[in-house]
Amino acid sequence: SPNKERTFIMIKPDGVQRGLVGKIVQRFEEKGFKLIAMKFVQADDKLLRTHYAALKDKPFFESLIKYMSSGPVVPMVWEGLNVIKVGRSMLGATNPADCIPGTIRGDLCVQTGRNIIHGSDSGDSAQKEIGLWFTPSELHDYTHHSEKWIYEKKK
Ligand SMILES: Nc1ncnc2c1ncn2[C@@H]1O[C@H](COP(=O)(O)OP(=O)(O)OP(=O)(O)O)[C@@H](O)[C@H]1O
Repeated sequence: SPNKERTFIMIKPDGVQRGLVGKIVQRFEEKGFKLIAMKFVQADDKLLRTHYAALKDKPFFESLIKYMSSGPVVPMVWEGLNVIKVGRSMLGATNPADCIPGTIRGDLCVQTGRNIIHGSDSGDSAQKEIGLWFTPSELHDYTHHSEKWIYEKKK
């Protein structure tokens, strides 16, 4: 079902250090998305370099790895209708200066190099990132009692 689309969202070390975990999780819960997996981990170097492999030739790559290693992160999987696209719009643009107020980055941070959160940008990257950060047994399926109020009943 289209409601079962999944995306990978991760609160970066500055989001954790600034005490924004609860607020960010709350935004996804309130929107109506379903939490499938979440953990609190210090990511190792190899995992981060794999996660950001597409950026390995960028001038900021090493500082990005250092930033992402500076403390624990909160990787999550969220499920719901159009969650990849909607998740990205909830995050706002990569550069917080380009984000409209009301987005997570637009409301809570100011700089690209400290932009507090990551979200998959496509179905392909969502699938790759979920597989990189979680084992299948860490992805939980359960009854989310609000769903019948979030989605119209199919005739
Ligand atoms: N010019 C830059 N200077 C410093 N850090 C940057 C710069 N551009 C990107 N980054 C960092 O690298 C991350 C990944 O960059 P990318 O271009 O893939 O943006 P994004 O897809 O919006 O971000 P994310 O993948 O974290 O959601 C950014 O979120 C940011 O933390």
